Parts: sequence; structure tokens; C-alpha cells
Amino acid sequence: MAGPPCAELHLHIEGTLEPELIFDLAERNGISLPYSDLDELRARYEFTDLQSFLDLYYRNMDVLRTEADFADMTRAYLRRAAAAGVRHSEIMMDPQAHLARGVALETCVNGVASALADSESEFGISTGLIAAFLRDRPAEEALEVLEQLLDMEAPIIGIGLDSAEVGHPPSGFVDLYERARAAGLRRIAHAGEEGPPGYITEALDLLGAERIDHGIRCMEDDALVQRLAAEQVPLTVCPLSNVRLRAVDTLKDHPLPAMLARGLNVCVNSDDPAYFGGYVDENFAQLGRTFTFTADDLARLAVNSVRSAFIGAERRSALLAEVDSWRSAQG
Ligand code: HPA
Ligand SMILES: [Zn+2]
Repeated sequence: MAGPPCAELHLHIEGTLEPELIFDLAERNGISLPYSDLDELRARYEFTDLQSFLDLYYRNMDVLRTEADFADMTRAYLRRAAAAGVRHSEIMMDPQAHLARGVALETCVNGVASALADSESEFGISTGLIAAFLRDRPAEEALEVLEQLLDMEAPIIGIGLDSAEVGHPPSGFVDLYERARAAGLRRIAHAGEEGPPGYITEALDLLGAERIDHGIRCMEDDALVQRLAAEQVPLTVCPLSNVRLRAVDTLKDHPLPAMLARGLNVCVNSDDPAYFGGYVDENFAQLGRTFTFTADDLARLAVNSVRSAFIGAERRSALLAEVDSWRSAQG
């Protein structure tokens, strides 16, 4: 069974940089890589935790230098996502990671945005761009970068919070999220991936987060699960990511079925598909095999993604109709 049409709500564009493209961009930009070939690079994709992944993720993005590099990476993701069944994608980018290595804000924002501008006509995918801020860097820096994004009228719909979670609680970013709220931006935050359930509560109550990225550790706190279910807070779960970053031992141990059983508003996403073994279709396929999910289960996950997307009523109805017709076609 091919996966359902869906919205992808948890995707880091820099995490879509495939090994082949890393080599192509390195050659184009005259950068010498610390790997002699693709196999040597691929051999590094064994992670022990979030930080071990982030080390490689930040190192590899050094091949992104020009607007064309950012646009090519984004187009490659959109092409692959369209084949995976993605019909709407809300895409995070990490501006601070590029600024820190001397790449101008305009270069990364305009490069990604130029590919997104053609996405509906070229790939049938509607999109939104989200500036994610690095929680392991100073909050003052994040606020400065947000001001610059606002000054340049960057085409962003919202802000997110990512990078190393443990020891960097949401409470440090209250001013950033207040500024985003005042500017009319949507607010999401990674919480409860490696960090404790209390970070999820902080993201909701202190940052006004409208969606939680990951959120799987909510399952350790029954009162929190009840709250998340009652409020139908969207949790953008990334099963293959959680396996590869060792948040769970194997896919069989993933809490997604239990989360569904508790009535949580969960959806399926690829996070950093070039690093974690697959795009959203592969996440659905492995879930289907591991948990013998029915077409109804998969359709419910897809409906949740559409319900949780930052889109207008008309687009939402169109996408829900697509999920419905996929469900009917499954018999
Ligand atoms: O999975 C992730 N978690 C936190 N930060 C990230 N930045 C890119 N991917 C991730
Ligand atoms: Zn993520």
C-alpha cells in the first residue's frame, strides 16, 4: 500500500541534503570534503543520539554557499516529497547555522524561498517556510536574527526551536516567542524528543507553541497526555528519526500506536530524511509493516497532518478530500 497523501509538518530543509548532492555542491563550490567518496560519507550515518547527528548535519551544510545551492536542495526535496505523497509542506530552515559560517541571511532565505515560490505549479505542493532557532545558542542572538528576518520581510509563516534539546529548555526563549507572536507569526517548538515532558509544558505555557515537534516523551506523564489529548495539540512525530537517534530502541518500541490509542493528535513526518533512512512514504511503509496499521489508521494520521497545518479552509478541504479518496481506493 502506497502511503496516503498528507501534509508534512516537521521537516528541516538542511536535513534533506542527500550525500550525492553534498558531493555535487562541494565540487561546484571548490570545497574539499573530509570524505573520499559517497560510501565513506554514508558510513558516518550511524548515530548514538541527537548530538552525534547534529555534528554531521552542521558539518555537511558547509557545502551550501549560494542561493542556487539552497534552491537546488529545496527543489530536490520537493520533487522527492511529491513522490512520497506530500501535498503540503511546512519547511524549517536554520538561519543561524548559516550566519555562523558566514553565509548571509538573504542567501539562504532567498534561495529556499525561490524554490518554494514555484512549488505548487512545479510539484503540486503548497508550502510554508518556518525559521527555526538554535536553542543551544544564545537567545539574544535568536532575537536579533528574528528582527533581521522581519526587517527584510522574509516570507516566513512562523518560528521554531531546534538543535540540542537537553539543558536548553523553552523557558530561555520567552522573549523570542513573544516577539514572533506580536509580529503575527505562528509558533512551534521541538520538545520532548530527548528532553523531559516538562519541556513540552513549557513550550505550550511559556512560548505559546501551537504545535509540538516530536513530543514523544509526553507518554511519561499521564496528566500531560490527558491535557494534550483534550486540547488536541498537534504532535509532529518522526518515527524513523526517533529510531536512528536512539530515542527508541527499534520501531516496534515506538510509542506512536499508544499515542493514537490515547487520542493524541499525532501525524507522521520525516524530520531529516537524508539522514534517517527515508521520506514520509518510507515512514508510513515501515509503520504499516511494523504495527499492521490499517488504511483507516494511515488515513487518520494523514487527516491529523492536514488538520494541524497552517493553511486556509479551502486548501484544507481539498487535502481532506484527497485523503478521503485515497482511503476509498484502498477498499
Ligand atoms: O531532529 C532534530 N532535533 C533537533 N534539532 C534538529 N535539527 C535538525 N534536526 C533536528
Ligand atoms: Zn526536527
